Amino acid sequence: MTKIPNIILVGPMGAGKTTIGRLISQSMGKHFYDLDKVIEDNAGADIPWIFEKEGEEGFRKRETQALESIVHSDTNDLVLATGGGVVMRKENVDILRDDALVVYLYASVAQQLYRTSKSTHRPLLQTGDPRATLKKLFEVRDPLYRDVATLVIETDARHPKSVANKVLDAIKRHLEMETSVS
Ligand SMILES: Nc1ncnc2c1ncn2[C@@H]1O[C@H](COP(=O)(O)OP(=O)(O)OP(=O)(O)O)[C@@H](O)[C@H]1O
Ligand SMILES: O=C(O)C1=C[C@@H](O)[C@@H](O)[C@H](O)C1
Ligand SMILES: [Mg+2]
Repeated sequence: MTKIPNIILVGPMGAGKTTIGRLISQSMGKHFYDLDKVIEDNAGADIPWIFEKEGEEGFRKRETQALESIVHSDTNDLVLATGGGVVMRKENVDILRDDALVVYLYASVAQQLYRTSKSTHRPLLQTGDPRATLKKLFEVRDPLYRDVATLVIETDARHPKSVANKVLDAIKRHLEMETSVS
């Protein structure tokens, strides 16, 4: 039987990486990690505090350290929900590509805005015009998500459970296809 690799979810803020990651880890019997949560636990402080005290650069350093430690400590047994900006550093992208199945959860800017509007936990969106910020980030990052991901799953107009099932089906089909050609 094919061993199911580590599953790593990428995508913009509000795509549902944390929500869907937790659901699919339960179905797959894998450990669930949320990169933002690991960064916060390691720092003993929340993301807004890290941005305020250390700037985005400080946060990105912590993000790379946390990513390295998670991926290298748990071989083939994890589902990892990343933060929206993980693709902004080449060294992170190299880690993501190393022996994991990367899934891009796509959400339109309108959905990203709707889903992130109830929280003040994302420092990059504490601007006068979060829609414009999300749009700008999306223009830069969408090609990077597509480049690193093997599977792309559309999440607009779908309930989280239905997105999770779609991700699980796509992973299953992908692994079956890989087995049949090897
Ligand atoms: N498919 C969906 N349909 C409707 N709401 C959703 C869906 N997926 C997630 N949500 C909701 O959107 C909000 C943001 O989801 P979540 O925190 O999982 O996003 P994220 O991709 O992890 O964002 P971030 O990059 O900021 O960590 C949550 O309130 C969640 O319940
Ligand atoms: O899109 C981003 O750059 C971010 C997304 C969040 O998940 C956090 O990682 C942080 O707020 C930065
Ligand atoms: Mg998240």
